[in-house]
Amino acid sequence: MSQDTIPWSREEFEARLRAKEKYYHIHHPYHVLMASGELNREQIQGWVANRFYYQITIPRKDSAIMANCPDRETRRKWMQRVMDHDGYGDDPGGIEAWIQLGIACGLSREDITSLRHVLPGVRFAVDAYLNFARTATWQEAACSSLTELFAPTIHKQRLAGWPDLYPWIAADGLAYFRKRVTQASRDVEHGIEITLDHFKTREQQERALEILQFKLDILWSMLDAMYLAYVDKKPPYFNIA
Ligand SMILES: O=C(O)c1cc(C(=O)O)c2c(n1)C(=O)C(=O)c1cc(C(=O)O)[nH]c1-2
Repeated sequence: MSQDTIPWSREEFEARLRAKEKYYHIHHPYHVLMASGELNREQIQGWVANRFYYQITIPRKDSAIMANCPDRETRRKWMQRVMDHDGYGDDPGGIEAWIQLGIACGLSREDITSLRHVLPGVRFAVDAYLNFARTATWQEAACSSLTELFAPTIHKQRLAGWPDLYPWIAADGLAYFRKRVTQASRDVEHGIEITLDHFKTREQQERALEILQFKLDILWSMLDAMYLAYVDKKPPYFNIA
């Protein structure tokens, strides 16, 4: 066997997945501005309104994964993700918490839920995630959720920074981020287990890295669209009279 066809050990494979952090959207210029307090009110509102489209797509994406998964034990665990976002019983869930974040930033519920601020580039990127989950195998789709490996850090960064950087945002609006720190860590334990168990050959392991990169591309492209619209002030058709 030549060197590049020998499968990586479980540890090496996991380390290579984790090394993808270097492409996480925490490093995108839009996010860097956000984390240093340099976004204005309209730019924060634009981000929250656009990200709402991601938030409402996540439980559809997770339901698509379950629809493709014949393994009951996996579905029993995966179901929690849908409930986290849609809510269950007395818990209004993450989508409602995101709306509360938007309201805390000065948007109305209707501004957010109408999707009128969602940029085409953000819509296309998010739709690509949903379409991937619908058509890929459930293990590949599970692997694509692994950007969540890097999410607790980004949520904690906002929780630590926003109260001082953006004092005009009501503090109770940040509840979504607080909840996600533990939810994302739990999700990722399951996602990584599926990935390490399923992608065994070197070719499959390399495929897993490509899938993770595809998901990183989605998150990065969403912020590219927002940067062009809200920082460069060149939203679609800006130059058309
Ligand atoms: O705010 C963020 O930066 C961020 C990133 C990600 C991610 O890395 O995909 C998720 C979330 N938040 C999030 O809140 C969330 O519920 C979530 C679910 C998933 C997924 O792929 O299943 N990613 C993310």
